[in-house]
Amino acid sequence: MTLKLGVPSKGRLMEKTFDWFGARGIQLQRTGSEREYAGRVDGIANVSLILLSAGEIPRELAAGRVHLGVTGTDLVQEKLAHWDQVVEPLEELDFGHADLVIAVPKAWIDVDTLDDLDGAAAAFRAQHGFRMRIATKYHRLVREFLRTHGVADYAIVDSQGATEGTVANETAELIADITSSGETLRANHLKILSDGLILRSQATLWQSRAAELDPEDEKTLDALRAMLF
Ligand SMILES: Nc1ncnc2c1ncn2[C@@H]1O[C@H](COP(=O)(O)OP(=O)(O)OP(=O)(O)O)[C@@H](O)[C@H]1O
Ligand SMILES: O=P(O)(O)OC[C@H]1O[C@H](OP(=O)(O)OP(=O)(O)O)[C@H](O)[C@@H]1O
Repeated sequence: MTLKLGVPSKGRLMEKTFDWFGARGIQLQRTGSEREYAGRVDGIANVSLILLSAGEIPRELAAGRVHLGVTGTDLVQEKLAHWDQVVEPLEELDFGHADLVIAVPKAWIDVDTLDDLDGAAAAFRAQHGFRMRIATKYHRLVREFLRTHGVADYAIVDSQGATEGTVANETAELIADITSSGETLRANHLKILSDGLILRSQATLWQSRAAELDPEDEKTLDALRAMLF
């Protein structure tokens, strides 16, 4: 058997993951044509590279189809109920830093906290006859966070990208999304609630608790750990 390592197939996360492993003597690379999702691993035997969407890596880890995987804390906690029972964080990689936050229009000058939002939500429903809409792809994390903080009068609207644009487009009143430099929020005239930080995320190397390891895989994992940590 080979030890399967799931890595994001494109973009910043893929490049930084390749750099991180490369700095520790393990070369990961995409092979074949620019559009082919095939890869190879040099510097250690019996490890295979599985290129996947960052958002699918949590599910593959939980199902045991990859033994190790790199993806953000946000995606693991969003996609996996009881994530700590199915995956184990091995190492935070110190890149892919992003905060998952609740942001409202800057023009809402009386809304700066979750408490203010709760009040505004009740007033909004009374005035419009429907619940205030929050655009996000982080349904689970947003619901949990708002439940914990006593905000109930809202509806989630699914948004898988360009979430900050939904307010101007009038498909949502506020958003929950990740922010890094804050530029996208600023450009879309949104402000973060002062107590609206849901989660601090970064790219992390995870081990599946579900994937089976034969004795040879155990040896490969020991060799890998010795090189990485
Ligand atoms: N601007 C950013 N700065 C830092 N990290 C980010 C940024 N945007 C996204 N991330 C992180 O990168 C990871 C992947 O994000 P996202 O799901 O948006 O990627 P994607 O390229 O759209 O992936 P997919 O292939 O699943 O569509 C997440 O863990 C996220 O927190
Ligand atoms: O705070 P900033 O530095 O502006 O970064 C935050 C933005 O980066 C991500 O979007 P991405 O570019 O991955 O596109 P997406 O909207 O398709 O997810 C994220 O969804 C935010 O929109």
